[in-house]
Amino acid sequence: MPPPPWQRHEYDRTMATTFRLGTRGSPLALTQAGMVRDALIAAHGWDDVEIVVVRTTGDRVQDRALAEIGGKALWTKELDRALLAGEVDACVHSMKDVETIRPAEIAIAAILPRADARDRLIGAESIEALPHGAVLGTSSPRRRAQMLRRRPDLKVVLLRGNVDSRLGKLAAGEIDATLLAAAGLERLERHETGVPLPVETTLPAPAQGAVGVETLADGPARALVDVIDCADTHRCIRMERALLAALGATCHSPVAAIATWQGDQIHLAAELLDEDGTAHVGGSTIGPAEDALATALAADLLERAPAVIRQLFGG
Ligand SMILES: NCc1[nH]cc(CCC(=O)O)c1CC(=O)O
Repeated sequence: MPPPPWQRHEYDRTMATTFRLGTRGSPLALTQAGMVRDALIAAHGWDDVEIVVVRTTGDRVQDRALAEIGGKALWTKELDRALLAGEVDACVHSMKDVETIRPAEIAIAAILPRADARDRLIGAESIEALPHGAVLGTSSPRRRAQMLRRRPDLKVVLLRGNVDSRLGKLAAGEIDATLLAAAGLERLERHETGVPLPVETTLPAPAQGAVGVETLADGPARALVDVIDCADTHRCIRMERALLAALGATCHSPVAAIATWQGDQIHLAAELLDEDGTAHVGGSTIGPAEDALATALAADLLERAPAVIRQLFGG
């Protein structure tokens, strides 16, 4: 029998204890947890990593808009609890689902290299090709606003559930089109599903395409996980999250942003919209990869934003 966590003073992988990785149970979450497991095994030469499925409130409640029941904490709270209780050593997240403000005891220990950050449109060859009044299913305020901005005739309806069930509703004719992250589709081996929308016209969600691993800020797991960190991706995600923090954005705020490296500098582009995409403010900046770059862009955007947008942000 391995010693219980509170008796373990340090990790020794020659012991019988296996590193435990907490994750949600959706097919995408399990695939992402598998990526992290494989990276840890390769980096440390471990025999195995245990994957522990934790059911979150967000997984249980499928029928109401996220806005009605609370923010991104729905997806993280149960995983946080398991981490803080010592039931798991680390938790795997889609970084775009992780709230901007995290408990002080928890740290983002690693972020895997970013995949394709774009959205893919499923159901038509292009946004322009959607029939007049087509029904678009999405539960993302950003996607809703971006699409309505370009196609005010679309009827946007709430669409939740995992990737497969969303695609199932499309196949069943409940909706005409939807948008999904290219990263998720590719991880689920759906390479042929949908057409990618260029970042230049459809800016993705902050942190889209990035898988992160959280550990206790002070525990021994942090250094073990840090070994698989992609520093370049981590910096980009940090910039995008710094922007969200400076905007006072929540998961209900229609906001898009992406940071990319240009040489040794960061290019950060962002846009804010109102709920129906009638108001819009966008901008970009380039400079050193420091939070101040994001903070300055946030201030600039909020200053130029019309009141209808500014009221959606708390910053
Ligand atoms: N909010 C759900 C969610 N969180 C992360 C992804 C995709 C994977 C990623 O962005 O890394 C998705 C599904 C989607 O938006 O299509």
